[in-house]
Amino acid sequence: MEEEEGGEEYLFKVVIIGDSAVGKSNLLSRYARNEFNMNSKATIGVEFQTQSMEIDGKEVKAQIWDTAGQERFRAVTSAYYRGAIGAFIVYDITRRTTFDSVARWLGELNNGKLTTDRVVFNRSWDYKGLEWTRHGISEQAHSDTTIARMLVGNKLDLENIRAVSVEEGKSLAEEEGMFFMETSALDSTNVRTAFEMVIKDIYNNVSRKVLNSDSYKADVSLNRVSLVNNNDEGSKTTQGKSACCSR
Ligand SMILES: Nc1nc2c(ncn2[C@@H]2O[C@H](COP(=O)(O)OP(=O)(O)OP(=O)(O)O)[C@@H](O)[C@H]2O)c(=O)[nH]1
Repeated sequence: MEEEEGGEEYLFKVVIIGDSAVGKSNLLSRYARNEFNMNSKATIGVEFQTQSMEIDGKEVKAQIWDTAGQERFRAVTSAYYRGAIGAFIVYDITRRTTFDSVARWLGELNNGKLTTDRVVFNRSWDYKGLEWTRHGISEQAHSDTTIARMLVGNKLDLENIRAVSVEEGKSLAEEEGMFFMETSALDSTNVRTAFEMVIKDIYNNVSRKVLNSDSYKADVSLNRVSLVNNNDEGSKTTQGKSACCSR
């Protein structure tokens, strides 16, 4: 693939999932706008923010999708996993039920349910107006097993009423081959670190592979490299690492 002068750009779609009220929207608003809302309303459907960072002199954009945790909105939001190359699975360290749900959220990422949703999505929706379709991502199917994943225990500022230990979070992440981090959207602890770790990991994997593989689609006409995960090989690199925990 040829790189046009000064124009290489990467666009990754990343999703944030987890039970309702674990702090997904606030993690994103803290990262993207340094904002926190104590009275934030439940997300309906999906929202996304695009964040840019420079890695190796390249502009790397992460389009981060915040999906609703509430069951009643899930039929809509599951379609939005399509094209994702990274995922944050968030629980609330003060509510054990949200930790127990992690397995279910992982199941959604792993069991191919999304493939079915994508077909429905393609038939019933027209997203031509959205930016990511212009980058060609909508045309790409992907294998969900290749997604770079981080398990996030949020609300670390409420440690005094913690219901899930650090060790439990770490060990689940290790079992599943995910990164692990505890965060606080309220006081900002580890929020930037968590997002940047996943984005850098995706970039490292993709930039190593993109020159040698058909797995990633280059849209050279737009002077961009738009990347989606499209085979199973990535799982070896993104899911095989040991869990990472920092406080
Ligand atoms: N103490 C504390 N509260 C938080 C933190 N993050 C979010 N909250 C609060 O938790 C509640 C839910 O936060 P949201 O960000 O809306 O949660 P969500 O996961 O996006 O919820 P859904 O949209 O329903 O899926 C709000 O009252 C937030 O202010 C945190 O790190 N610490």
